[in-house]
Order: sequence, then structure tokens, then C-alpha cells
Amino acid sequence: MRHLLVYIQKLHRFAGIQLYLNMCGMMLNSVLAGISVVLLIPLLNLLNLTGTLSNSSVISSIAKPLQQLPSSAQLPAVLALYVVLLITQATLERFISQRNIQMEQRFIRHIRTDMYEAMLEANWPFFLRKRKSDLTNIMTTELPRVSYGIFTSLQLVMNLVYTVVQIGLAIWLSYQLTALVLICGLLLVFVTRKFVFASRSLGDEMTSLMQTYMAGMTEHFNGIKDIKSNRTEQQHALWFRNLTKQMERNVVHFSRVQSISQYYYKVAAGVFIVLFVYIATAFVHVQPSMLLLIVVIFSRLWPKFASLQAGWENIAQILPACKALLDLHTESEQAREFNLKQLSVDIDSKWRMWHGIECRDISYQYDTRFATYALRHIHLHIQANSMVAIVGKSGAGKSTLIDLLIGLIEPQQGEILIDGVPIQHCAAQFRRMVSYVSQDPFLFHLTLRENLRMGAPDASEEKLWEALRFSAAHEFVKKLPQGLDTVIGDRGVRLSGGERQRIVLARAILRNPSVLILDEATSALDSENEVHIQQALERIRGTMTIIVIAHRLSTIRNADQVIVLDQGTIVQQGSYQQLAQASDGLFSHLLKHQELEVVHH
Ligand SMILES: Nc1ncnc2c1ncn2[C@@H]1O[C@H](COP(=O)(O)OP(=O)(O)OP(=O)(O)O)[C@@H](O)[C@H]1O
Repeated sequence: MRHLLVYIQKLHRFAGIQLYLNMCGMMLNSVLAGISVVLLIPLLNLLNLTGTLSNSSVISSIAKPLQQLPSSAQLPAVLALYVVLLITQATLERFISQRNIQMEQRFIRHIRTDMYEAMLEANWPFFLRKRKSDLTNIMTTELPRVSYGIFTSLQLVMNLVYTVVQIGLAIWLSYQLTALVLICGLLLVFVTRKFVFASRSLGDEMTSLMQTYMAGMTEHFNGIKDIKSNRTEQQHALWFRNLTKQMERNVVHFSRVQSISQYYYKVAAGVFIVLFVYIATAFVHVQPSMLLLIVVIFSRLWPKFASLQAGWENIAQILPACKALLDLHTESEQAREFNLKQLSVDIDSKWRMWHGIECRDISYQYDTRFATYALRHIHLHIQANSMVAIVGKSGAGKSTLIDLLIGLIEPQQGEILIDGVPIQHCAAQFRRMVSYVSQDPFLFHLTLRENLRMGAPDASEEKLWEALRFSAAHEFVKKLPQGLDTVIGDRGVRLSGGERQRIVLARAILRNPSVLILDEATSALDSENEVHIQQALERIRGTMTIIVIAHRLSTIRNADQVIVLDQGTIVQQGSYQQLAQASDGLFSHLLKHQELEVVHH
């Protein structure tokens, strides 16, 4: 419940006076509904149905103003008032429901944006800990459940107010019978409380089923090529059938819980009405006309009791979604690395790195609970505008070192300085000046032009082609039927791996970075295109710092400095020639191995 209250407080802060106006409107509506019931009294009186009761103080105090009118005008006046009341109530209800929807949608947008921006502001370790599908699930499934819960609870409050008003009215008419109804109501709440607990645990189950569903869908469609080429469709279909069966059971179970509790209320309503009539006539001796009024009031009140119960159950069912959303929000806030709104103000777009990057005795562990280090005691200096290559076997720590150098992760020990400034003080600024091309180049489902302009929105057409020429991509782009206007498929799948790499490389160079990082960025290229890119890198050499991770050692022949990593430590460092000549070193071992591979091919 605590988690839901946090969101209701947020709504309170967000909507302010609007929330109270809407609630006042809803209350006014309940009062109008109550008045329309009270109007039945003069109506019954005029129709001579109140009999001896016309002398009662309650009836006469309501009927008195009417007696001022001529007797022939009394019935039309009451009927007209009744119609006016009904129209006012319906108009008010329509107006309030419109205002509520507007407020609801604005608030949903607010919590959606708030959550999305909080995640964008979170640091990289936050994303390392999270499954992407869980984040998608929260944004697509849990968030609407939360907003539904918030407004269901507001509705619940209003129903409570309405119920209280109607109870007050009933007490005024007959406190004995009202007390009896309330006791019956409380008894029913006690009996049906187990349905609220059941709804809560079904809500828990639904949250975890939806997480599994979303994770499964993301994985299966990402790995669809593997699934199809290895003919594992059947296992996946079986998994899917089982999971969806559980989801179906969960929803059916929840609706069964709700229908049982509603059934209890309906049966109880019938039994109680019979009991009231019997007790009222046999023991309390209430006049039939008063009894009729009370039956009218309770026949309106009882469905409200039933809807209060349904409201509780709905809220109990969405509480796990509130907890999941709030936990994620708190976690992303704790992992915040910058303020999105402040970012563009703080960044100096002309900033360049002049001296270089220095690593002083850095060590890094992905999981501090274990004694395994991804990197250990790294001392390193990368001169500004030089070309540095990082080599090593798979798992040696090359990508981890890059993540540290650009401040995506922080070392547990040691420090990294950019032009003498600790990276944690200038990471946002520094990363703006870095172009990073990863092992798995990512393209958005947009046109080639939009993809290229992602990092440089103002780049001219000429600059785009220049960048494409740099990455040896201009010829294949020219051949595309719509050239730069070609929409590239989901993650750019309509392009080959090598073509994708060249487009991402063009995008990286368009930003005119101060530091260009190529993490296996040319691994999918044929040797002809790789030579083109090497020549292009030679041309820009000296104008920016270039850091290259490469398995193909032929590509780093011209590097100023080669760093050899093994099991998280630097085992060799120097120029290509120096390292190649050190025959007992790891580098010449790697070199020999690759020469052998070339001969075999
Ligand atoms: N997110 C992670 N969580 C836990 N351990 C990780 C994570 N990423 C990498 N590691 C571990 O850290 C070590 C270094 O990994 P890293 O990816 O930096 O190596 P690499 O040299 O770039 O390898 P490759 O050439 O295969 O990409 C490896 O032992 C790897 O298992």
C-alpha cells in the first residue's frame, strides 16, 4: 500500500488544485444523487403514499417549502425539480469524467517521462545489472497498471464519500435499520477480506509472468535466426504455450475471485432486504412508506458496497506493479550520473582533449563479492592525438578498459584523468567528444540520413557523403534505390554486417570527435574495405586521438603505441615493431598465431 501512496502523493503534487476541484465535483455529484433520493419524500407525500407519516418531523420538514405553492402546482414542481436534478447530475458527471481523463492522461505522461528520463540519467552499471526486457516490461505493462491503480483508488475514495453521505441520510431516516445494514456490511467485509489477499498474490504472480513473457519474447525474436537454423521452434512453442496457459489461469482466477465476492454481495443483498423488511415490520414497526424509502436508499447503497469491494481487489492486484515501478525509479535515481535538463547547459561543444588520458593504478571488478578482477593495476598514458591499439586474447579486458576510459564504469581502485582532471568531474563533457564504435554496431529503424545525423544534426549533405567516403560506404549507399533516404530495417538488418559497420563508422566520424574509439569496428569488413579504412585513418591521424581494439593485428601496424592485455593486466606496451621483435612476449605469440592462420587459409 505504501508504494501506491507514494504515487498518490505524486499525483497530489502534480495536479494540485485540479485534483481537489475534481474531487469536489465528484462529491457534489454524490450529494445531488442523495438529494434526488430525498426528493422522493415529497413525491410520496404528494401521491399520498406516506399516509400517517405526513405528520412525521422528517417528512414535514422536507415537504414544508412545497406547501407554499398552490396544490395543483406541487406535483409538477417536484417532478420538474427531479428532472433538473437528474440533468444537472448527468452534466456534472460528464464534465468531471472528462476532466478526470485529462488529468489522468497528463499524469500518466508525467510518470512515463519521469521514469524514462530517470533511466536515461542512470549510469552504465545500472544497465549491466538489469535485463532489458524487464525495463521494457515496466514501461509497457506495469506502468499502465499503476496509473489504473491510482485512479481506481481515487474512485474508491469517492465511492466511500458517496457511501458515507448515503449512510448519513439513512441514519436520519432510521438509525436502527441503518445500524443493522452497517453490521451486515461489516460482516460481509470481514468474510470477503480473503479475496483481497488472493488478489494481491495473483497480482504478484501476474507481474512475474509478464516479466518472463517479455524476456522470452525479446530473446526469441533477437535469436530467431538461431532458433530457425537449429530447428528449435518446437521447444520455444512449448515454452510459450505453457507460459500463456499460466497467464490465462491467472486472469481467470482473478476474475473468479472477483465474481465470487460480487456473488456474495448480491446474494447477501437479497437476504438482507428480506431480513430488513421482516425485522422492520415485525419488531421495529416502521411504517411501510419509510420502509420503502429505506429499501430505495439501500438498493442504491448496496451496489456501492460491492464496488468498494471490487475496488479493493483491483488495487490489491496492482500493488506489485506499483512496487516494481517505484523500485526501478529509486534504483535509477540512485544510479544517476547526470541531470538531463542541465546537460546541454553544462556542455562546451568546442571542448577538445589537449594532453591525454592517464590511468593511475586502476583495478576493476564486475562483482565485488568475488575476488575476480576484470582489470588489475593498470598504469597507462594515452597521448592526445596519438593512435593507440589495445590487443589481447578474448576476455583479456579490452572492452572493460574502454568502458573505464570513457567513464561508463568507475574503477574500484585508482583514478583516470582527462587532461589532468579526474574523469568523474568531466565524464559528460568528455563523452560528448568521444565517438565510440562498438563490436555490435547499432542502427535505428530510420533512414540512413537520420541515422547519420544522430550525432551531428546540422551536418550538411556534403559532410554526410564525405563521412561515407571516409568509411568506404559511399559506393554501396549510392547503389541503394533511395540512397540516403533508404529506411534501414530493425537494427539495420537489411544491411550486411560489414555495411552496417561502415555506416556506424561514418556516423562516428561525422561528429568530428576528439577521441575516436573503434572496438573491433572493422571485424566484419573484407580486406579491400579494411585497407580503405586504414588509409582513411591515416589521413585523420594526428587530428584526433584514435584508440583501436583489433583482433586482426595487421590493422594496427601504424599505431604509435600497442598495449597488450592478458587476464586483466598489461603484459606488454610499446610500438608495434618493438613488441614484434620481443620474441618471448605475448604479442609475438599472437602475431605468429595469426600468420599461421593466414597460411592455413
Ligand atoms: N557485464 C559483465 N559482468 C560480469 N563480468 C563481465 C562483464 N563483462 C565482462 N565481464 C568479464 O570481464 C572480463 C573481461 O571482459 P572484456 O569484455 O573486457 O574482455 P575483452 O578482452 O573485450 O573480450 P573480447 O575480445 O572477447 O570482447 C571477462 O572475464 C568477462 O567474462
